[in-house]
Amino acid sequence: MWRRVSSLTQFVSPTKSSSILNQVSLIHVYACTFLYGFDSSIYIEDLGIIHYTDTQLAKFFFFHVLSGGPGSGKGTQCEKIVETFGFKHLSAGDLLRREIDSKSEYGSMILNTIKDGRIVPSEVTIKLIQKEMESSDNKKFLIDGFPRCEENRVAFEQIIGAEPNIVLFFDCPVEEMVKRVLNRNQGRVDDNMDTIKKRLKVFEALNLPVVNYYAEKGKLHKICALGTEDEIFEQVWPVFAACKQVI
Ligand SMILES: Nc1ncnc2c1ncn2[C@@H]1O[C@H](COP(=O)(O)OP(=O)(O)O)[C@@H](O)[C@H]1O
Ligand SMILES: Nc1ccn([C@@H]2O[C@H](COP(=O)(O)OP(=O)(O)O)[C@@H](O)[C@H]2O)c(=O)n1
Ligand SMILES: [Mg+2]
Repeated sequence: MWRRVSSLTQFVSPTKSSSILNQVSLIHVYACTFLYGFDSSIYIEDLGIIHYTDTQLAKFFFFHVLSGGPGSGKGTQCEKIVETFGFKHLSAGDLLRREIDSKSEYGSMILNTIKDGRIVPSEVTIKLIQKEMESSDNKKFLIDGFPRCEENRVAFEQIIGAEPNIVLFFDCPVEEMVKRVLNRNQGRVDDNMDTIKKRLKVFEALNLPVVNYYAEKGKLHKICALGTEDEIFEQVWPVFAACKQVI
């Protein structure tokens, strides 16, 4: 069934999007929300160029979020998901590290925040994620390590205008996370005992409300993150396989 949308203004804020391309991109975000929230499909008459069925629309914009403590295996499982299901992987931490390397205006603030195990202001991280989403040909996104707190979550919804379709939470014992991070060997400034202690405190204080929020919405899939990488992927695979017909 088609849902008719008489005006674009209820979907696209002019301050957020000046070009038609940007508008189209934002519409996909909103349309996605409609697809899963209220209606089965959307017809946008103002532009006269978008006319999607459910499946086409879902192909255009669909995203999952992976959350879990430091070292719980998010990045590792993302690689497997990308290989098997063809998502575009967006790691918030990688985007922030790339921003440090590019010596941008926020670089030193981001570096100090990461070294100290704190969370970078949401607008900065969301801007990086948004840029990647808008410039990607692949509209199936895996967002890894975001949102890390309620403020991240609320700001993302306000700026992007949509919620993830599915959220995976990697549940891992603290000792295992510490062991993995200290053995990670990727030369990261935050992979040391001092920072990991701070990161775990931040995680314990801020993660639960986010997880509870998605659980109440029926979007949360808890994954036991103990075991081999393949054993963990055996739990992850069915979540993605179940929605394969729309992605
Ligand atoms: N199931 C697992 N068992 C043991 N080590 C793992 C497992 N999954 C990932 N690792 C290793 O643990 C470290 C942290 O994994 P990573 O995927 O970077 O976690 P995160 O992105 O959640 O911080 C990496 O060195 C990775 O190779
Ligand atoms: N949403 C996010 C994600 C990461 N970060 C920062 O980036 C650091 C590394 O994040 P990450 O996702 O790469 O870390 P792992 O969980 O992969 O170990 C975090 O400890 C935060 O300092 C953030 O501020 N906000
Ligand atoms: Mg990671």
